[in-house]
Amino acid sequence: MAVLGAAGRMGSTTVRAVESAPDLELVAALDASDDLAKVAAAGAQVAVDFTVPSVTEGNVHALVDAGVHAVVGTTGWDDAARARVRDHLADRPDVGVLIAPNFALGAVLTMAFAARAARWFESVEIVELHHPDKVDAPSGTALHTAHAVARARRAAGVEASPDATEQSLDGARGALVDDVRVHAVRLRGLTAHEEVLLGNPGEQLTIRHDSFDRVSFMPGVLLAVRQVGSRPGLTVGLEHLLDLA
Ligand SMILES: NC(=O)C1=CN([C@@H]2O[C@H](COP(=O)(O)OP(=O)(O)OC[C@H]3O[C@@H](n4cnc5c(N)ncnc54)[C@H](OP(=O)(O)O)[C@@H]3O)[C@@H](O)[C@H]2O)C=CC1
Ligand SMILES: O=C(O)C1=N[C@H](C(=O)O)C[C@H](O)C1
Repeated sequence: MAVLGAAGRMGSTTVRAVESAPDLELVAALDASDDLAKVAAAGAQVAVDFTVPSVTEGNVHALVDAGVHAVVGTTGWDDAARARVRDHLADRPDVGVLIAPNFALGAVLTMAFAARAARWFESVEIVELHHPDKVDAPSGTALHTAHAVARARRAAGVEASPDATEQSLDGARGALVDDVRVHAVRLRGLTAHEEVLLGNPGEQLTIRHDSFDRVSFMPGVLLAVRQVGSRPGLTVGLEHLLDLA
C-alpha cells in the first residue's frame, strides 16, 4: 500500500501503523514533491491520502484512473467534489474509494449518538476544538456531524434550534451548517476534540469526544485499508464499516 502526505502529522503516524501491521506492506510513501505515478509503479493496491484539502480530490481521480483503491482522511470535501468522484467511479466499477472525516472510533460513535439524540432536544449546537496548525474550519467531522444531526431532525419533523439573537458582530454565533450552529476553537495544546451540546428546558446532554493522540485514528484507518477493496464505489464515513449508519 501507499501513503500520500507521508511527511505530515497523520501521514507519518499512518506509515508507522502500516509498518507495524503484519498483513500490510508499505511500498510507497509520497510527500508534496513526489509524482503520484509512483503509487501504481510501486504496485500499491490501496493508497491512504492525508494531504491537504486543495489536492486531495485530484489525487483521488488519479488513483481511480490507476485502478488503486483510495482511503481518504483529508478534509475539505463538499457534495460537488464527492459527486465528481462518484461519476468517475462509474467508469471504474472495480475500484473502491472511502472518504471519512474522522477515523477515531469514539468520534464515529459521537456522530451516531448525536444523530440518535437530536430529535429529542429543542436546541443543538456543535463545538469543535483543534490544534492551531489545522488549515480548515470548521472541521470535516463537525460538518459531517451537523449534517447527520440536521437530517435526523428533519426526518422527525423537529424545527431548527430556537435563537432570538440579533448578532452585533459577525461570527459571534458561529457558522450555520444545515440549520445547526458550529463553533471552531483553535488552541495550542489541543489535538482534535468535538462536543455536541443538546438542550431542553431544565436539562443538557453533552456528547464529547477527545483524540489526545493521532494513534486514535489508526485502527479506523487500518480497518478501511483492509476493507476498501471489497467495497467498490464511493463510501462516505467510517460508520458504514462499523454497522452504525
Ligand atoms: N479523517 C481523519 O480521521 C483525520 C483527518 N485529518 C485530516 O487530514 C489532513 C492532513 O492533516 P495533517 O496530517 O494534520 O496535516 P499536515 O499538514 O501535517 O500534513 C499534510 C501533508 O501533506 C503534504 N502534501 C501536500 N500536498 C501534497 C501532495 N500533492 N502529495 C503528497 N503530499 C502532499 C504536506 O507537505 P508540505 O507540508 O510540504 O506541503 C504535508 O506533509 C487534514 O485535512 C486533516 O483535517 C486529520 C486527522 C484525522
Ligand atoms: O486536522 C485535524 O487534526 C483533524 N481533522 C479532521 C477533521 O477536520 O474533522 C479529523 C480530526 O478532527 C482531526
